Amino acid sequence: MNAARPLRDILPDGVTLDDTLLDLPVAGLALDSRSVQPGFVFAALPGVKAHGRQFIPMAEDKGAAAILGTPDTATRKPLIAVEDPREALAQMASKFYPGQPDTVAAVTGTNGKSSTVEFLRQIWSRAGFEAAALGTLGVTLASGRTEFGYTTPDAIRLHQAISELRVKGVTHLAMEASSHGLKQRRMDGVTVSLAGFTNLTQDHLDYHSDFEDYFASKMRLFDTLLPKGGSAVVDVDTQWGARVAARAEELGLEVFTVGWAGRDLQLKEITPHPASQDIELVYQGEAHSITLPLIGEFQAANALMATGLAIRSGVAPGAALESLKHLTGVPGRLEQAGKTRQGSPVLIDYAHTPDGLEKLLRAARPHTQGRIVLVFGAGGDRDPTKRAKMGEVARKLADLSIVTDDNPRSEDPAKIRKAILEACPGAREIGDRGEAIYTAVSLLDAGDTLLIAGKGHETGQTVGDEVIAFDDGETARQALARREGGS
Ligand SMILES: CC(=O)N[C@H]1[C@@H](OP(=O)(O)OP(=O)(O)OC[C@H]2O[C@@H](n3ccc(=O)[nH]c3=O)[C@H](O)[C@@H]2O)O[C@H](CO)[C@@H](O)[C@@H]1O[C@H](C)C(=O)N[C@@H](C)C(=O)N[C@H](CCC(=O)O)C(=O)O
Ligand SMILES: Nc1ncnc2c1ncn2[C@@H]1O[C@H](COP(=O)(O)OP(=O)(O)OP(=O)(O)O)[C@@H](O)[C@H]1O
Ligand SMILES: N[C@H](CCC[C@H](N)C(=O)O)C(=O)O
Ligand SMILES: [Mg+2]
Repeated sequence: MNAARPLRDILPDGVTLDDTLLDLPVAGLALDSRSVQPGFVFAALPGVKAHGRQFIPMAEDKGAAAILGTPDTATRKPLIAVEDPREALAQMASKFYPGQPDTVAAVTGTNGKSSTVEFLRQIWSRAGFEAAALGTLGVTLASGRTEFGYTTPDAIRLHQAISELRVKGVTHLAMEASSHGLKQRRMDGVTVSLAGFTNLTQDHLDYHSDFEDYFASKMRLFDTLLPKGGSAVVDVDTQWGARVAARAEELGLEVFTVGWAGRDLQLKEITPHPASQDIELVYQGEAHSITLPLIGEFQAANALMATGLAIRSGVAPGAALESLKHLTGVPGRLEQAGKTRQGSPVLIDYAHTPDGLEKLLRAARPHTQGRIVLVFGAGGDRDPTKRAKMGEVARKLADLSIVTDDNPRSEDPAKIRKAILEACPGAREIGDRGEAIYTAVSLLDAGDTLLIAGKGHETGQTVGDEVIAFDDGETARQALARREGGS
């Protein structure tokens, strides 16, 4: 645990307190009453299911030194009264856990964030910087990876992690900014110097009231967190990207656009090969040809976004482009688990949205002489309106689909599968994910490709409150071994 700090050192900007309270020692911060320890400040935050206010008595009983909340908060302890407790908590966390890498690039968008931050980490490492990536995959350093289960963790865990990276000597951090994280102010207090926008398509409409709210949450990265003069790297191949770029110009940001419509880094041609793709691109009027050792147009888009961020952070353009030839794939993103004896690949991917699934199926098509076999499902307690849309994509673009379970959480998995199957009536239904994978592997003929989508790097299946150990890659390898061993 960190050493206690006087309250005066970590007060949010503009907050005044009675002089007698300024030296109150603060041993830690908590936004969940269950994590409060003696001497902690407990932040009472409004949530989706509850209001943290309800848990103030528990926090007090556990020895909270003070409560952070709105001015009307009732408490027996000293109150740090603020209008926006989430923003104040992020500021306090950044002061309690001081120190950040000098360069922080934050990437937002519906799909492609994890891939982009990992590619950027690799480009920076190659350029000689101590670099880290932080997001859905946890914290990735050259030495390895530790997970924390969120794309953008809460302000306390995030600032603690960032501060630890600084202590470890990390100078360059590429982090994911999820829409939940941005809306809930989890990363306010992070000194962002570069921001990236990949795309915006359907997801999370369970949490955001509508698309505009989803978009506005993403835009906080550009209009609130990135200071004027900071660099905004935007993929402008979608109408939302064009909107982000226009708004970023108005905000006085340094705008760098990438993609087929990119002004600064423009894709000209992509030629797919079995395990790579040749990319023709133009950077500031100069043509470059690069062989990217990864398949799928979406991976080229993410690699370009990472290149744009690297260039804007000061990496020499030639070096940034050169390092694309050496990129290694991201765990669980178009990752090959193995092949059948006849050469049919089994690929693990994290597509969990209609657009992700469409991009995945289109990426696999040029590499497939036979059929594309797809195993997928949709998460419980997540945007229910994406289920039928994912089914529709599978119906249109896969040759054989097996609908299975993907973290049903508190929902009835059969209902989730039904919603998908209504849009792809020809699909098979096998709820047990392991059985679905074994069946799919057994069905492969020469020339086919098997795509197992939705869980990527995940190592558990969440059913109710229980997380059952499960790994798509491992299961696929076992299924391949059984098939080839004839057992
Ligand atoms: C919808 C959502 O974002 N929920 C997150 C949010 O919960 P919430 O603020 O709505 O909390 P709540 O349950 O209503 O409770 C209100 C307050 O009371 C507190 N509480 C609650 C119970 C208690 O006993 N004591 C107590 O103090 C809670 O800590 C909270 O501060 O804040 C909690 C504390 O940090 C998170 O654990 C919780 O994540 C839930 C479990 C979750 O599933 N989140 C996912 C959707 C998420 O955040 N995903 C994004 C995006 C993923 C992506 O697209 O990449 C991510 O960044 O990971
Ligand atoms: N640029 C892109 N455009 C569309 N789909 C993409 C793109 N990049 C990745 N995908 C699809 O989305 C999946 C998830 O990719 P990635 O993990 O990089 O995204 P993410 O934004 O981090 O997702 P999450 O919101 O879960 O953190 C990939 O496995 C792929 O199927
Ligand atoms: N960050 C995304 C990941 C979804 C992955 C999929 N396996 C699921 O559980 O829906 C989310 O939490 O919505
Ligand atoms: Mg991610």
